[in-house]
Amino acid sequence: MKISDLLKGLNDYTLSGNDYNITNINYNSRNVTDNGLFFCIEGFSADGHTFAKEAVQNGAVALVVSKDVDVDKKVTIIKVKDTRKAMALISANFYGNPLNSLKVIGITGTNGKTTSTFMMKSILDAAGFKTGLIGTIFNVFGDQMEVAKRTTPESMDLQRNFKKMVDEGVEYCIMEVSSHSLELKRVYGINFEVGIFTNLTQDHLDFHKTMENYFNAKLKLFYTSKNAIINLDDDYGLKLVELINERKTTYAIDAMADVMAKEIIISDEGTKYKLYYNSDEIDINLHMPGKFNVYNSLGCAAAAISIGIDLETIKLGLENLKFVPGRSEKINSKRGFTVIIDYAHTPDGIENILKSTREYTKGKLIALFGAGGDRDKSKRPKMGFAAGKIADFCIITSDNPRSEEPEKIIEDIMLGIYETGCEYKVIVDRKDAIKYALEIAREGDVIVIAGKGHETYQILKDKTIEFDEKKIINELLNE
Ligand SMILES: CC(=O)N[C@H]1[C@@H](OP(=O)(O)OP(=O)(O)OC[C@H]2O[C@@H](n3ccc(=O)[nH]c3=O)[C@H](O)[C@@H]2O)O[C@H](CO)[C@@H](O)[C@@H]1O[C@H](C)C(=O)N[C@@H](C)C(=O)N[C@H](CCC(=O)O)C(=O)O
Ligand SMILES: Nc1ncnc2c1ncn2[C@@H]1O[C@H](COP(=O)(O)OP(=O)(O)OP(=O)(O)O)[C@@H](O)[C@H]1O
Ligand SMILES: N[C@H](CCC[C@H](N)C(=O)O)C(=O)O
Ligand SMILES: [Mg+2]
Repeated sequence: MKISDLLKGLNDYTLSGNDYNITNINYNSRNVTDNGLFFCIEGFSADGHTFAKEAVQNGAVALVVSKDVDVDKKVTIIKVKDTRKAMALISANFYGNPLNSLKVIGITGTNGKTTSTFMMKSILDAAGFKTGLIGTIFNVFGDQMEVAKRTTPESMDLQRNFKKMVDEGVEYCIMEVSSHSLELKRVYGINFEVGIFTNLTQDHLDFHKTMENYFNAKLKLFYTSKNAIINLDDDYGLKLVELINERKTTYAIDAMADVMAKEIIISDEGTKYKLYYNSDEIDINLHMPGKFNVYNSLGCAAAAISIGIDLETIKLGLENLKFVPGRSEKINSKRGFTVIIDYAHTPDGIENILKSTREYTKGKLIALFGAGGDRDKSKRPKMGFAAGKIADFCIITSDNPRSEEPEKIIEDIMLGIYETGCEYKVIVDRKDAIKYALEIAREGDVIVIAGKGHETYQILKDKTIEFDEKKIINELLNE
């Protein structure tokens, strides 16, 4: 594609050089090939401008920059203020503007995005649409799928994924929109058919610094959504509803909202409730336990209603979904206790999964978790406090320590545990910790193993090792 065609819709740029025909675009110099265009991104750990020469050596004939670079005069230079924004727009052009023929439903919030995308997909599938999915666990392109590297991909990768979906005949893409992606313009230029807000509680303050910044990042999704779906039982949902002028549909259990749930019954098998919308009502039987899953399903029901799907189909879609990998996943032991694998990795997530499990725990409730390294440090004692308040016994271990000392992360969590006076044991090695939990559990007990859910690896300082929690638990239970 000609450079002039790639730049359509882009404002505020200066151009010097030939109108080359571009065959590949990239933001990583190492992946550029002949006749390529390279985006120089000023990042957090590196500055893409320093790789301009390498990109040219690898075949780049055009560079998108925000500052001057010293390269061969034959290279076309497109200078912009913000190379991340430019990358989003140029990528859409390069992949043939796939969103002209694909509708996108974006889901944001601290917790519940992955779960909600699965629920939303199931409803749209039940309504007969061909669907695609982008999120933490995997990306689905109609009948194909791939394991995901990130919750919300870089804009260029995202546009390529949209193109794949269009090629597969997908009509609706349901995607998780992380706060990082909103802040780093990975979703810049996308007009969402529907935006769903699940909730906002503490996470990612390493990146956003304050809850206000975190909220403002999330808010961006709703300025570009045709329909905004808002949880009115969440404090930030109440703020959001005041700020948004687009079409809104609200949902809640406690507050008065457009879509509501009443008569909620939670068991270890799932959750039953009555969904109310206008003068209609319908019984819903979710296969996933927890009040938070009632919220996730209400958000999706409200979104489905906003695009004209009827309540019977919504019920069918929600009830078709049997489970989400690594979210409230249950393993029964022959010794009469239950193990729950869950992805809770925030104070609110931990509180929710433990509260909901408490409702059906006959014996002791044992919580096993750690916290990710190189992530929000201030959430760690709060996670400890949340768990210590609810569980009968806590086992504190490692999550993905990344570049940090595992013992240091555990110390941070312990500050919260001490405050609660809950009984605990620290076992740094996660597999040993799981083994210990299975040894001490008795009939009627429930062990909640939180934080890593579907992940099949553990990121240590010097290496990433295979760590498939479900496999490990099953092996230990059969030993
Ligand atoms: C904070 C953040 O999101 N950072 C991401 C971002 O980094 P960055 O823009 O700062 O890039 P950088 O690594 O400094 O490099 C700058 C540029 O130089 C380029 N480069 C670098 C080396 C080289 O040899 N050649 C070269 O061209 C890089 O490709 C990049 O374009 O862009 C990089 C390239 O795409 C990502 O790898 C990196 O994700 C890091 C690893 C990350 O962990 N991100 C997490 C926090 C994240 O995004 N999480 C959210 C989920 C949150 C949730 O679910 O709640 C997500 O959406 O996944
Ligand atoms: N609506 C909710 N409110 C609070 N906690 C929830 C909610 N839904 C799920 N959770 C808890 O949070 C965990 C993560 O859920 P899920 O993976 O759906 O969230 P996510 O927003 O996609 O997370 P991530 O930001 O890591 O992608 C679950 O395992 C559960 O413990
Ligand atoms: N999307 C979240 C996932 C956290 C999962 C947990 N296992 C960890 O590694 O901290 C993050 O990147 O912060
Ligand atoms: Mg997710």
